[in-house]
Amino acid sequence: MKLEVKELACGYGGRVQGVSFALEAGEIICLPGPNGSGKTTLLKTVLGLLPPLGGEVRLNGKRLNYRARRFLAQTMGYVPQNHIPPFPFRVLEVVLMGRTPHLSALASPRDEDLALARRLLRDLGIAHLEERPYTEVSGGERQLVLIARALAQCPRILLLDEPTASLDFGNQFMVLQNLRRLAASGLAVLMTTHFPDHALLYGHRVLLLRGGEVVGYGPPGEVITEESLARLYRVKARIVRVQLDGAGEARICIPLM
Ligand SMILES: Nc1ncnc2c1ncn2[C@@H]1O[C@H](COP(=O)(O)OP(=O)(O)OP(=O)(O)O)[C@@H](O)[C@H]1O
Repeated sequence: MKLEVKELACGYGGRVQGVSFALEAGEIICLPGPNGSGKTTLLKTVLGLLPPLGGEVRLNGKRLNYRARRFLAQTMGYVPQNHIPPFPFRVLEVVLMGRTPHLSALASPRDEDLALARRLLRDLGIAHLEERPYTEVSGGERQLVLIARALAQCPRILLLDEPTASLDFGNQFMVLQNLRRLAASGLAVLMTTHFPDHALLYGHRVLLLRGGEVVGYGPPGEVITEESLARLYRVKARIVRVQLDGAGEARICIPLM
């Protein structure tokens, strides 16, 4: 499985230009960038929710056919940044909606669909919310429900828009560890993030966007540097290496006052 984005132009008034990258099974690509740099626009265009203005998106070498909605829904999952719940569906029902592309028209979810939805709720630590109306859970809990719904699709590619933005410290780590585990079993992940540390710790590659243009693409340690953080966010930061007990070393980013 390989998703290739070539010279993509998109957005409102063509703000996003010349974006190229390739995402393969098993990889996590992190997409940091300042507010308004075009991250959500890029994800929505790759998903076919916004029309591309130029360039192309290829899956396994073939141009992606955005009219094949069922195939797309079986292949690509999406966790949006904001979701305004229209109806007070139960949390379990929202997760089961992720099974729709795998069911025939008008069919009800089967026992195995229910078992999968419940397992995902357990994996994400929100099994106790199963019966709660989706409109009456917290922002972070809703984010976890949306992740469960996207995973219920059993996609081969998962696009997430700031998946850890509303999560507490423990749940951020839990979600990122889950994504790492899923990637290790073959899922391809593209996620936007406002946390350079998350890109340093979890990304196989990083795509940096600024003002709709790619200003860096490659291994996290090469792309996320003190210089690029200063250029991108106008923040002086130090990147330090931390020795992990028996698990090599990690780099983290500390803003300087
Ligand atoms: N519906 C819209 N209509 C017109 N312009 C829009 C719309 N949505 C976003 N934009 C503009 O497109 C540009 C990119 O927005 P986008 O949401 O992709 O940024 P982002 O990098 O995801 O930002 P953030 O980090 O704040 O979520 C911004 O200048 C934004 O104002």
